[in-house]
Amino acid sequence: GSTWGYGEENGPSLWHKDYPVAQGSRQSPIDIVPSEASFDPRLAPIQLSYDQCTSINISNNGHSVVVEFDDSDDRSVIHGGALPNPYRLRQFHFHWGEKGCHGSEHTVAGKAFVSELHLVHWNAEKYKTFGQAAQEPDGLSVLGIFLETGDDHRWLHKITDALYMVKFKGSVSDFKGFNPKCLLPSSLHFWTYPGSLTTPPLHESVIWIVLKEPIVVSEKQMGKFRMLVFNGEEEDLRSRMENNFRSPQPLKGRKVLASFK
Ligand SMILES: CN[C@@H]1CN(c2cccc(OC)c2)S(=O)(=O)c2sc(S(N)(=O)=O)cc21
Ligand SMILES: [Zn+2]
Repeated sequence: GSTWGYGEENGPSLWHKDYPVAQGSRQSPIDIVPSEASFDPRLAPIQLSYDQCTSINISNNGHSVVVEFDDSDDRSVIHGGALPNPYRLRQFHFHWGEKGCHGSEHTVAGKAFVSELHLVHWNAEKYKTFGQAAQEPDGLSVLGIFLETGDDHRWLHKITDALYMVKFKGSVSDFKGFNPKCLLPSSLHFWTYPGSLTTPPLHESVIWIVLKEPIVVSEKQMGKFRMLVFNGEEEDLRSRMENNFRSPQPLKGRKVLASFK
């Protein structure tokens, strides 16, 4: 089909036809091999100043469920790591598998997690708009957090309880007052490397920061993500939203840095 997706006809192995950068030199995700990452003592600790953050809405864009933020000023930013300056929070979304299977994008020494949360930030100090930043080599920074299954996550219900309102592609619902700080693990130890968007347009514009420690969510909570569908309400073909992940891409000589020994 004309638009990209995760199905047989329009999935990741075909994206290169419309987006040749899919075969570029800094594509994401990657398999992170801890023993080959270099500890860099110069990496500043990650700091998330999300306390004034303003979530606006939650929506289904036909690829994932997305929570968008007001990024008209520097109220919610990430800095530290290898970032040259603070980057503004724009949105967060998830990638996940089917029941009992894995669905993360990054893997750690070949191990995949049940899901992966991406907090997307952009370099508003250097670029005027998000769209412009998304095409520049230092334009975006995405914080990746792995999800593994176990007990209920005490705050994730704020998101999973809203998912029924955005079941279909194109649906949007108010979602104010959500601070994603509640989705962070206790340790902010991270790996960082230069990469890309993991979905078309696959721009090679992302400084990736992937946290080592996963957060724990329950299989029941993950099940609520799987009641979303890729299709719009008016479409006949119903397809459950799951396996919306790209697999690891070639490292092509890139170095992964670690903030911890
Ligand atoms: C559908 N793609 C997501 C939406 N975005 C998007 C939308 C329009 C244009 C554009 O580039 C010009 C980017 S985005 O930049 O917020 C991101 S980041 C990202 S991930 N998995 O690498 O973290 C997926 C998407
Ligand atoms: Zn993503």
